[in-house]
Amino acid sequence: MSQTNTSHTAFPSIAFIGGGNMASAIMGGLLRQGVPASKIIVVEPFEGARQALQNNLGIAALPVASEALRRAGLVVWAVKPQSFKEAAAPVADFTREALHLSVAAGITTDSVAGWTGTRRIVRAMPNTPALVGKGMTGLYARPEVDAQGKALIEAVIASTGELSWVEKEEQLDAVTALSGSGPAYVFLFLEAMTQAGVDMGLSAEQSYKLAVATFQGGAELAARSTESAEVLRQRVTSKGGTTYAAITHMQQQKLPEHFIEAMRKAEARAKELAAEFGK
Ligand SMILES: NC(=O)C1=CN([C@@H]2O[C@H](COP(=O)(O)OP(=O)(O)OC[C@H]3O[C@@H](n4cnc5c(N)ncnc54)[C@H](OP(=O)(O)O)[C@@H]3O)[C@@H](O)[C@H]2O)C=CC1
Ligand SMILES: O=C(O)[C@@H]1CCC=N1
Repeated sequence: MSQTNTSHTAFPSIAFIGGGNMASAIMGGLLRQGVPASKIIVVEPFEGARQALQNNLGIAALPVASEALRRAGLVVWAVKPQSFKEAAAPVADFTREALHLSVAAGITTDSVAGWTGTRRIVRAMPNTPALVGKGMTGLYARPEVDAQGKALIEAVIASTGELSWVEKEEQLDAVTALSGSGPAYVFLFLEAMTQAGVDMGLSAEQSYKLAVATFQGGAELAARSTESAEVLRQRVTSKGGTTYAAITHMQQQKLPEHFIEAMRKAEARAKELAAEFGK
């Protein structure tokens, strides 16, 4: 991963198309980094979302595309894959000279190029921990994006956490299945672990606290350790002990295999989204 030299003073005006969850996470990161709210323009048709942007982030949003978009040097597409084509039609004429960054799952840069009339496109797959500066984003740049463009994208995304470039665009579907959707898997495990704690006599509050701290601690240990996850797991698993009982049951139930299968469903869905909504 290369480092960027782009400071926030060098940021162009940035237009967000769609002002929902993911756009807010990226805007929050930019503001934390010192980018002034006046450098950010948002197009967001839903009044509730526009109010939330104003109240929570101090960013004013337009209900529809307008000439104001012409001043954007970077356009961030943060609409659902299902709405992308429709959202692009009124925006494209104002933004042909800009660099484009799409976070939409599945939608290929060929589709985005067709809708926006430019090939200067980076496709990204962020995740919601971006809201607290702990995001992980996979990135793919078309060959038409130069080093300066990539540095700008890195500076924007670095404000939300870590990033990793992929060489082939289709690898972003794997990133989507892994780190894009991944926070939901973590939350599902948190729900199940909390429920189990409650069933065994702990309060819901205490059980949740233990579960969250266990994920944080486990992830931090893995991040700092030179050992593999398998070795770290074996260190917890005393022969004939409690962890052994739990892990053996999970393996007998083929939990790892089911988990891998589930992630392949997410990857397949990314490809379906491209086929259904990329035309
Ligand atoms: N949430 C996640 O964890 C992640 C999401 N993504 C991707 O980010 C994108 C956005 O997802 P997310 O932020 O969760 O979704 P949200 O629904 O929170 O945000 C999308 C926003 O776009 C608005 N919108 C709809 N149509 C238009 C339009 N024509 N012009 C401008 N804005 C429009 C929506 O308004 P309204 O509600 O009125 O329709 C909504 O506020 C998706 O493509 C998703 O694949 C990527 C990584 C992770
Ligand atoms: O579920 C989705 O389609 C989006 C993309 C990754 C996370 N949320």
